[in-house]
Amino acid sequence: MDYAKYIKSVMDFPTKGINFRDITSLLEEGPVYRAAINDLAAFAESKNAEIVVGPEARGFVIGGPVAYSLGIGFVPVRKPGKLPREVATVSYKKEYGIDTLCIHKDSIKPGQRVLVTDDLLATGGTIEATIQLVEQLGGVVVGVAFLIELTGLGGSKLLKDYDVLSLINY
Ligand SMILES: O=P(O)(O)OC[C@H]1O[C@H](OP(=O)(O)OP(=O)(O)O)[C@H](O)[C@@H]1O
Ligand SMILES: Nc1ncnc2[nH]cnc12
Repeated sequence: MDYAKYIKSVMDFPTKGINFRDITSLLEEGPVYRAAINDLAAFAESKNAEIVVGPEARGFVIGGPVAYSLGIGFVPVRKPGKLPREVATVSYKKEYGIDTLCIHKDSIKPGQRVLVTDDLLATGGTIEATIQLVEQLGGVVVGVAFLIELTGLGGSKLLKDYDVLSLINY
């Protein structure tokens, strides 16, 4: 399926110079959303993933349905102050300043096979931090899956040691 034709591109959002790739127009098309989830789920299944991990917020829109379709669990990675139990944290560099992400410490079992997923790979900071959290807990990242990969921003270099699937490349 030609998923790219369902993505709307919005220049200068959220700041000047950014070409924002808006996934909401794809999500609005039920059969297209379902086909994309099915493709990502088939990849996860081919890696024998036992659990799915996705970062707030758009990673939930992808990771939740992938986990549901395979009948496996979903683990949210969230900003500080959102998860109620004991968390592991990692700080990572964004374009401006530092951000932090958290995961429940008991959410992944050592050796568990994990699919990490998000809507979009840009510089890779978010997904790298998410992978670090999974690995801190002893999880084994068996695949990393995106709807969209923005090539040329360096994200894929950070993922060279992992099996990566991206349904759309810009
Ligand atoms: O590869 P990177 O440079 O880290 O960028 C990619 C991240 O940026 C977006 O999330 P954003 O931080 O805008 O948050 P949101 O999902 O809550 O909209 C997107 O959903 C990815 O998670
Ligand atoms: N260009 C972009 N479009 C949509 N989401 C993004 N997150 C980081 N860069 C993005």
